[in-house]
Amino acid sequence: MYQVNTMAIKSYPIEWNKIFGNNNKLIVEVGFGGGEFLVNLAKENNNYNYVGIETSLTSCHKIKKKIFQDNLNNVQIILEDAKFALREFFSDNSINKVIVNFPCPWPKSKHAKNRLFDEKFIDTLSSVLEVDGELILTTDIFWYASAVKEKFLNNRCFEVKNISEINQLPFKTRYEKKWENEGRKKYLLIAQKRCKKSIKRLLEGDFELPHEKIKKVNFDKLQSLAGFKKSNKNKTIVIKDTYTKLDGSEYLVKVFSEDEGYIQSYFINVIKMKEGWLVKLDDIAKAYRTPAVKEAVNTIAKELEN
Ligand SMILES: C[S@@+](CC[C@H](N)C(=O)[O-])C[C@H]1O[C@@H](n2cnc3c(N)ncnc32)[C@H](O)[C@@H]1O
Repeated sequence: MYQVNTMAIKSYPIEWNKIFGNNNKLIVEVGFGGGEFLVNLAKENNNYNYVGIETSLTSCHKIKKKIFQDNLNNVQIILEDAKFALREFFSDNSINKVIVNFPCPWPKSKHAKNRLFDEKFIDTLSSVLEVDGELILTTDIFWYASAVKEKFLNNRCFEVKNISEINQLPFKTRYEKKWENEGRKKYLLIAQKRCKKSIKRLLEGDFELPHEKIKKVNFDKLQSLAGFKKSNKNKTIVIKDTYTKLDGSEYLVKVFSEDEGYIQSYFINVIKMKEGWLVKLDDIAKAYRTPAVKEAVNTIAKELEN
């Protein structure tokens, strides 16, 4: 995570009141792009806390500058896929509003899997929003708003208001200006949460570094680990390569793993100890300790000991 004061994070979901140092209500913007909407909203309402989630590092750098220049202490930024971040970093019933302005509609059916609003994301919203909390979507594409509305109705946890045409947002976004220049209409969809729901999260809330102790290492297996693949319903593990320290006391295994569509890449260490070997997630690995990461450590340990 680029972002929040990580030293203050002791477990997941994050205790945002501790990060902000108050109990103000939480508003999240997903895909803030240029950051103008989030920054202006935060400037005008300092009795709310704001979290922006973006996958673009450039956008995160840009907004960080604005936050610094305006000396805002009620905004935090997360560089992450919102489908993962919203579910893993926010508790049940903790967010007052989630705002999504002009998301990419991914119109081609072969790209539909990239769309933000899928059943799982809406399920996440049904958990993390407060009861009566709102999802607010603006878009220039009517069919997209209709498709999202349908998904909220199918979820049964939301009261969905009619899609309405709007003139402009309180603070213009980059994409709003772009579509305005092309003369496009703008639509607003509001879904209000009406139930209480809890969802299963990948991160277990502990920070323990996944590790296994083994008595011996099968070096032939170690040399041929690259290309190893293991897959089951929710998890996939792929070993890309192995690297050796010259004196043979330590090995690095490069791993890609996937939990329910969330992909991470990291190293696992195999280190010679006084007695036996230690297999563990590399200290500097930024990987979240998801089930697939824990299974990768466990699998490598088992493979090498045989
Ligand atoms: C079309 S732009 C809109 C930007 C801004 N809201 C505006 O109105 O100008 C969509 C933004 O969403 C971000 N994005 C796309 N998928 C995302 C995801 N899964 N999680 C977080 N951000 C995402 C993109 O990086 C991009 O900045």
